[in-house]
Parts: sequence; structure tokens; C-alpha cells
Amino acid sequence: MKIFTAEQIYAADRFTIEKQQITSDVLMERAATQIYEWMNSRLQGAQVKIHLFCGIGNNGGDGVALARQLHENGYSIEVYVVNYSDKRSKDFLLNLDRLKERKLWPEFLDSGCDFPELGRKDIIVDAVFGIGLNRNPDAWVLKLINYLNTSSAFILSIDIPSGLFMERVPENRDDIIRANHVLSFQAPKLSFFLPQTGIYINQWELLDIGLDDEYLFKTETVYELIGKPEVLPMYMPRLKFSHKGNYGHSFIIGGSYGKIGAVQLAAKACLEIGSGLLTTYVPECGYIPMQTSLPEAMVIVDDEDEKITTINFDLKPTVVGIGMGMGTHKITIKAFSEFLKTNTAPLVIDADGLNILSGTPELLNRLPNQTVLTPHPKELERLLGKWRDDFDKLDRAKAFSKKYDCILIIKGAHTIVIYNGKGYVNSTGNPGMATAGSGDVLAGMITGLIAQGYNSLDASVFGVYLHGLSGDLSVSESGYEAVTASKLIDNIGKAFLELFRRPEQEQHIEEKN
Ligand SMILES: NC(=O)C1=CN([C@@H]2O[C@H](COP(=O)(O)OP(=O)(O)OC[C@H]3O[C@@H](n4cnc5c(N)ncnc54)[C@H](OP(=O)(O)O)[C@@H]3O)[C@@H](O)[C@H]2O)[C@@H](O)CC1
Ligand SMILES: Nc1ncnc2c1ncn2[C@@H]1O[C@H](COP(=O)(O)OP(=O)(O)O)[C@@H](O)[C@H]1O
Ligand SMILES: [K+]
Repeated sequence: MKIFTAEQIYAADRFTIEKQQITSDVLMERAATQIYEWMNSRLQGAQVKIHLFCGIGNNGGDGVALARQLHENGYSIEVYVVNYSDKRSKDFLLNLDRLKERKLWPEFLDSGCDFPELGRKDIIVDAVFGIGLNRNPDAWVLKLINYLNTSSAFILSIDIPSGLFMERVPENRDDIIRANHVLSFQAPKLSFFLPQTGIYINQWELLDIGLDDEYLFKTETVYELIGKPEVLPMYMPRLKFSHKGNYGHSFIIGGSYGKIGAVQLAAKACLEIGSGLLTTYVPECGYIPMQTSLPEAMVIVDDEDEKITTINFDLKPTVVGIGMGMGTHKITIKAFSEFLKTNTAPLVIDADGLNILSGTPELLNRLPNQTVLTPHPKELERLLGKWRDDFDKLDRAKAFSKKYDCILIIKGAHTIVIYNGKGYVNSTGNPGMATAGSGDVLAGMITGLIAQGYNSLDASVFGVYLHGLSGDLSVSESGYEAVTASKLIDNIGKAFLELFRRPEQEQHIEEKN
């Protein structure tokens, strides 16, 4: 699903108005009707007090139009106009008149006025600012935002929580509405998925206001939200007459004394995701653990017991995954650097492999094209330097990926795969996955997909999606806390099955026919 910028949404508005031969207030009315229906289907006429805080732009206009619909259907409402500017939008004014025609007089809030009392069980509709916020709000508006946040009422934000920008993070983190639920129009907004801004959104849902399909289809976006419809076409089915040689030979290099587990996890995940063959390269101390825990894997050992000192091998890997638990000893750095001189296989670099790269950046020039890098936030900071905010982080990541022609995977709650100026935002996964070794599993999964013939970008996007889905399936079995990296691996197979599971309703209809 595409993630549009504010400019693209405004352009979609204009395109739709022109093509459907409608006036702009028709779109506003559609927006209000969709929100009304959403609320009505949940409230079923309940006489709870609904406080609508409406700005003076089109987000406020949505709120005022919604107020009218709620009132006409018997709901108990209070409307407040947050009078932050004299530049009221045309459709806001039109809807304000429609409200007045029905003898509904909103209360006008200005600097210096008292804020209304809010009950614990009331509902707040936040329609102060939408995607048009372009500068810091006045102090009294911020005070209002703070006031709403401290109430215990349920906050429903229209389109985007007020105070949240589309393209930057506000300096003061208290200046944004903390929404219980956001009803956003047509497409999700990038800020819903970033760690610094996503925290203001408990849940979000999309409402279809009938923006033109052709425009939405044809318009290229920098960011895309990756769900099942996006990854299904990437899937490469296994062929009946295939053999293990068709699914590649993965080579996983890593481990050090006390950290052989990282290689075990990556290797197991690599096999579970379907790699045809797998060899691991570990220090001598890893030989017995590897051979006993993973009979399917072949093992080559370093001359040294506790760390990797030379990467000598006699095989032609389809792909190499390197770095998990490897350590950053001087001699290991040398071995890694020598390995990069001769390696031509596609690469997936994780953990200490990344730390070595950030400590020895000249090695970045030795990476094959489309090398996959899988940093967690700290490793990413070592690679990119300190960023100003999450939006700046994305810009730096795009520039880095372009400079070294690498695929940069920014891991987090919504992992973002960066390549070729684009960002693929993952939709699966959960906080249960914030546990030791889950990154090793991801690196193993991506390695195993590349082994099978997926190109590095598809392997990254698909791998991240399946990894999160395995996490979601693990949570449904054991709850958040008990998710472990090993459970993620156990659920990789089920994640594949889940990809092809049709919704129950659909199956039922088919059986009846
Ligand atoms: N296709 C869709 O998705 C549809 C979307 N719709 C709705 O429209 C919403 C966008 O509406 P919008 O463009 O009027 O902007 P909104 O957020 O209401 O702000 C109002 C104005 O305030 C100003 N301003 C900015 N910052 C400020 C500040 N700090 N302090 C004071 N003033 C400030 C700035 O104007 P400026 O003063 O810069 O000229 C800005 O234009 C969208 O979120 C959705 O709810 C639907 O109605 C129809 C279809
Ligand atoms: N809150 C979260 N929601 C979803 N996924 C998460 C969350 N926290 C961590 N993850 C995922 O778990 C993995 C953690 O990776 P990493 O920090 O490298 O783990 P480790 O180094 O222990 O192997 C990443 O893929 C990340 O996206
Ligand atoms: K809003």
C-alpha cells in the first residue's frame, strides 16, 4: 500500500474533484460520513458526550461536518472551534454555516479562554490540525493539546493526531495529541510507522473517501507499506522435479566463544526458510555445538578455538551471511577484510560484521552490489552517524544505500528496507520480538531466501515480512513475553502457510457453491 506525501494527497484531491466533477465539499462530506458511520456502528446511539475540537482548516471542516451528522442522528455533542488563525478554509466556513442553520452554536476557543470540562467517559474528536500543519502551533493551542492529553476521555483523531507533522518530528514531544484511535483518509501516513512519531497512535484505520483510483495507482511514492498483497507475488513456489541443488548453498560465517548460539539461530532459520544446502564457518569451539544442534548443516572450523582468524573454505556458496556473534577482534577484522577482497557471492551482513564496517569504512567499497545490511538502531547509528530525527535518519539511510549500492534494513517495530531511493515499511511483528537473537534469525532468513534465487531486495522485503509474521504467530501461541528467537524459527513454516490461508468467510462461500 502506498504511503503518500501531503502534496500527493492534495494533488489526489484536485484530480478527483476534476475527474468526478464534484466540489471539494463533497469530499469533506464523504470524509465526515465515513467517520460518522464508523462511530455509529460502535456507539449504536449511546448517549455518551462527544466533544468535537475543530480547527479552522479542512481538518476542522471534517470535524464540523461530522458534528452535524452526529447531531442529526441524535448524538449528544459539544463543538469547539479552535480559533488558531483568521485564515479559515472555504469548506470549513461552509460547514460552519450549515451547523448554524441548524441552530447549533459552537464555542470559540481563543488564547486566554478556559478549556471545557471533560468527563472520564466522554469522547474527544480531535479535528484541530490535519496534514496541513506546517509550523509549531501557538502556545495556547499547545496548552489545549496538553489539556486533552491529560483527560481520561477516549481520543479519536481525524486523519492524523493534531500536532504531528507529515515530514518532521516536533521539537517538544508533549505537543502532539496522543490518540487512542486515528481514522485516516485513504492512505496511511509515514509518521504512523516511525519510532519517534508512531508512539502518538495507539491504533489506526483507513477510511475510503473515494479518491481517484487511477491517480492513486499511477502515482509513484517513496514509501510503501508492505502487507500480504505486496509480498505474495514475490513468492517462488518449489517445483516438483527440483532437488536441493536448485535451492542454493548458504554459507553462514560467525560466532566466537560464548556466542556460537547466534550462528545456530541464523543457520536454523536459513534452513527453515528453505535453503537447499547450508555450511557454517565457526571457530573450533563451535564444532560440537553446531554438529549436535543442527544435523542438517555442514560445519567448517577456523584454526583457532575462540574466534575467527582466517576465512578459508573450499566451496562455492550461492550466498554468504556473515557477522552474527563474530566479535570485532583485530584478527577477525583482518580475516573479514581479506574475505571481502575475494568474495563474489551476494552478501548479508549482520551484527559484528556491521560493527567492523563502521569501524573500517573503507571496507564498504569492497561490498558486492546489493549487499544486504541488517543493523539494529545502535549499529545503524555507527554506520550513518547521529541523525536529527527519524525523517533525517531515513534520508541518511537512502543516501548511504545509494552511495554503496547496498540494501539497508532499518530494524525496529516497523522495519524499513531502504534501496534505490525507496523505503518498504513492514507491517508485521510485535514487541515480543524484542528479545535476544531475533536479529540473528532475520539475517538467516534473508540469507536462505537469496540462496533459493530471490533477488536481494525481494529477499529483504519478504524476509522481514515473514520474520514479523513468525513473531505474530508466536505471540498467538505463547503471549508476548515468552516469544524467543527459537520460537520465531519454529513458526517460519506456519508463516508460509499463513500467507496462503484464505479468510474463513471466503472459504465458506466456496464450499457452499
Ligand atoms: N484527500 C484527503 O485526504 C482529504 C482531506 N481532508 C481533510 O483536510 C485536511 C487538511 O486540511 P488543510 O490543508 O486545510 O490543513 P489543516 O491541517 O486543517 O490545517 C489548516 C491550516 O492551518 C494553517 N496552519 C498550519 N500550521 C499552523 C499552525 N501551527 N498554526 C496556525 N495555523 C497553521 C495552514 O494554513 P496557512 O496558515 O499555512 O496558510 C493550514 O492549511 C486533512 O488532514 C483532512 O482532515 C478532507 O476534508 C477532504 C479530503
Ligand atoms: N517492538 C518490536 N516490534 C516488532 N519487531 C521488533 C520489535 N523489537 C524488535 N523487533 C525485531 O526484532 C529484531 C531484533 O534484532 P536485533 O536487535 O538485531 O536482535 P539480536 O541482536 O538480539 O539478534 C529485529 O528484526 C526487529 O525488527
Ligand atoms: K487531527
